[in-house]
Amino acid sequence: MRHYDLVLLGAGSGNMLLSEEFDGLRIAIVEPGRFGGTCLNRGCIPSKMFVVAADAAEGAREARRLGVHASVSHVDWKSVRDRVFDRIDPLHESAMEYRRSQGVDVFTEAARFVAPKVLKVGAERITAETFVVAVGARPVVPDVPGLDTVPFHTSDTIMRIDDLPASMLVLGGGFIAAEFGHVFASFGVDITIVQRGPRLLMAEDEQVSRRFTELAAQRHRVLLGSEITSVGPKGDGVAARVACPDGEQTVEADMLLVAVGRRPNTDRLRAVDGGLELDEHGHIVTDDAYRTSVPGVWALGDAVNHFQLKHVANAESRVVRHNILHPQDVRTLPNTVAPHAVFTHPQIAGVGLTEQEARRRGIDFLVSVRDYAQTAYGWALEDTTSFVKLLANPADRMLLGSDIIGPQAATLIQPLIQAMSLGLTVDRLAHDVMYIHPALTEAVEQALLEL
Ligand SMILES: Cc1cc2nc3c(=O)[nH]c(=O)nc-3n(C[C@H](O)[C@H](O)[C@H](O)COP(=O)(O)OP(=O)(O)OC[C@H]3O[C@@H](n4cnc5c(N)ncnc54)[C@H](O)[C@@H]3O)c2cc1C
Ligand SMILES: NC(=O)c1ccc[n+]([C@@H]2O[C@H](COP(=O)([O-])OP(=O)(O)OC[C@H]3O[C@@H](n4cnc5c(N)ncnc54)[C@H](O)[C@@H]3O)[C@@H](O)[C@H]2O)c1
Repeated sequence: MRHYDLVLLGAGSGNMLLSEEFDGLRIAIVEPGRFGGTCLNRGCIPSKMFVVAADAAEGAREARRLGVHASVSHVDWKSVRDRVFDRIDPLHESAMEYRRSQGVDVFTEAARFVAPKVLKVGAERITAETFVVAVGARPVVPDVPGLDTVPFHTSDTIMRIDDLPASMLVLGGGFIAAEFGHVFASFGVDITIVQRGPRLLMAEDEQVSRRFTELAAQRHRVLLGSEITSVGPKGDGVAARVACPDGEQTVEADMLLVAVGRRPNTDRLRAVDGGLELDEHGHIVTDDAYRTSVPGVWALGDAVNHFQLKHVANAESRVVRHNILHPQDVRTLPNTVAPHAVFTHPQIAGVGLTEQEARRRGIDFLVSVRDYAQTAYGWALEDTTSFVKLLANPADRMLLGSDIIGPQAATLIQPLIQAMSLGLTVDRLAHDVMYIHPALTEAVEQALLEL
């Protein structure tokens, strides 16, 4: 049995935890997949590299409303794909070698707990003073009759396909459906989205989700309130029976993408055998300092939080690093200001409470909505569909939340995140700061002035 000072399970956000302050300790990393985890290899980074290419294609097509008549003659999928992965793929090997060169033991088989603070990795047993569990999550494969009889993709594989299909059926209407729907539609693929809920992106503010659903329905075939009841092979592709509100129909497509959420890898880790308490979704239960139910075992990232976002995992990794190094000065991370963005078309971003959450919780709020079209840059864009929505507490004038749908939403929201995190009132943010004229930030300024 090998014994370590520190064992990291998962080399996604877990690998980011190490710093020179740990030098001299006996450290091991267990990573059965690729260093960099989901975000680098099959998540945020490659998907956004595809989104940028998709935005370029869509931008060319949309330029005609400005009087610029461009067209997209051809998308060279293989060259887009290879540009993305030629950059990403070498990083795993170099990151692993870097850790080994620092004296860290790297295990490349999956770990599972056999007892509290005792791991089995391949044939080896490992113990440690301190464990950090950062094993992430994986795509959910729903129990759809016939799914095992057809080739289907998840976000793990869809970015590496060899050729663009003529048509794609997307099961699910969340982040991944919205982003990959945009990517593949921009590259000329005919998209059908089957979404169980009444709108796409149901977790967004309802006004945003409605607007996005209307816009998506102009680009894709969108079947709402619908479920695939069975699926089978049809030629090289699939034929799905879909139960829609107005009856059953068959949808045929060359390719099927399943995007109905992600579940934590804590089952495969046998986290329960390690004494770790899990919630009903399989996430590890921690306190705000990221301590688990077993002393000396910390946990972070998608295996722990329900946000399932990289910047949240990064922030948690920083807190856990600090807490391991400074047990007398433990920090916490209250996740009340965890922003998100959906890199679809148009972009969407949100932080804090939505109007519906505020109502549900009985929280008083002021609300303002400002269309991009009311700003000079919105005119320049000939924009008619984008807006900034703010919620503020009428008593202390602090922001409660913000939602943006439109170009640059993920960037425009940042000053509002800053204000919420640093405790600035909407009045200070509106009056004590200059907004560059005529940038799109004027939509944010105007929404603030309205509160
Ligand atoms: C298509 C897609 C796009 C995304 N885009 C964004 C985005 O734009 N912005 C954003 O903020 N987030 C995005 N995310 C989410 C983001 O990727 C995750 O929140 C983030 O990667 C979580 O980091 P993690 O370290 O918790 O898990 P991971 O990065 O998944 O790392 C976990 C690691 O643990 C390893 N592991 C699994 N089981 C074991 C085991 N038993 N023993 C040891 N190791 C194990 C895995 O191989 C993996 O490498 C996206 C996700 C997807 C799927
Ligand atoms: N930009 C980003 O930050 C980004 C991008 C991609 C993914 N992610 C992360 O990855 C996670 C997973 O993304 P996702 O899109 O798979 O999940 P999601 O939770 O965002 O959406 C899942 C969707 O599938 C629908 N659904 C579930 N079961 C269904 C069924 N049987 N039939 C039809 N519809 C069904 C749900 O109603 C929901 O709309 C996200 O929650 C997010 O945390 C983040």
